[in-house]
Amino acid sequence: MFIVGLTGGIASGKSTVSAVFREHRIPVVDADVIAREVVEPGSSAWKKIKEEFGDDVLLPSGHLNREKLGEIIFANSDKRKKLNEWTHPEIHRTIMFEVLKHFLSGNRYVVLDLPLLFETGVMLSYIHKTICVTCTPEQQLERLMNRNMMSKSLAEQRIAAQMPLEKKCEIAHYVIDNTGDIDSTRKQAKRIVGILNESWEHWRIRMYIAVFAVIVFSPILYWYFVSM
Ligand SMILES: CC(C)(COP(=O)(O)OP(=O)(O)OC[C@H]1O[C@@H](n2cnc3c(N)ncnc32)[C@H](O)[C@@H]1O)[C@@H](O)C(=O)NCCC(=O)NCCS
Ligand SMILES: Nc1ncnc2c1ncn2[C@@H]1O[C@H](COP(=O)(O)OP(=O)(O)OP(=O)(O)O)[C@@H](O)[C@H]1O
Repeated sequence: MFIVGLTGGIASGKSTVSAVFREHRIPVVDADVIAREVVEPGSSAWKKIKEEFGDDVLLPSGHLNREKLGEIIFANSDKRKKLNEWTHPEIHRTIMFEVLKHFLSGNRYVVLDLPLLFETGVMLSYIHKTICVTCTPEQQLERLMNRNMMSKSLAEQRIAAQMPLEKKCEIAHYVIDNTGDIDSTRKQAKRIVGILNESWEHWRIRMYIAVFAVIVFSPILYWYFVSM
């Protein structure tokens, strides 16, 4: 599989970019969606959360009160670490399973929308290219506050819980500048889709050559060593 990691900071514009990949029929696996699935009532992560934080972080339906849990874990790095330990292994397993499903249904190219790609580093060894979506710290704060209807202090806490956006963009192969309007971001995303399509074609040809070489040379090597 040719795997692309899409990352950035909270509310930096990843969903705006992933929409462009989807429009090009490139499947996107969204870690935030999976993160919601692994804390469904009854799951092992849900049981640990209930045990540690009590019924205060549950809604009457038994589902997580995400706002409440968010307030707790973004204000306390030890508690956040615990939550990460309970949820991340299952999130990463599910992502790998989703990638496998795409592979089995004939897709050889997939995008992983992973906010914490560089923080955890877990998926990096499977990823061929990385993209970071960036904006200014002021825009990030304002967009997060507006989108989540969140106070300034809570939004600042969430941003501080992640690796600085600037640092992520230094590490990534490609950077999408989301400081302008959405149209400008979409144009950059389309250009990167084109570049990645070329990368993917080259990678695919190299894979075919490697498979061909193994098929052709294995019997020759086998014959050579057996007849020695
Ligand atoms: C604390 C929770 C319940 C808050 O839920 P809420 O609906 O308010 O936020 P949501 O899940 O939509 O996340 C929004 C963004 O917050 C950031 N974020 C979420 N969890 C974390 C974390 N543990 N550390 C740093 N940033 C995080 C990401 O940028 C994410 O895109 C939830 O974020 C959670 O369960 N987090 C732990 C799992 C996780 O790390 N998810 C991130 C993707 S792998
Ligand atoms: N260029 C832009 N100009 C104005 N608003 C924008 C721009 N890009 C994104 N936004 C808005 O900022 C908010 C965050 O964008 P988006 O949801 O794409 O970020 P994200 O990185 O996917 O966030 P998260 O990972 O936290 O879910 C949204 O409300 C979106 O409409």
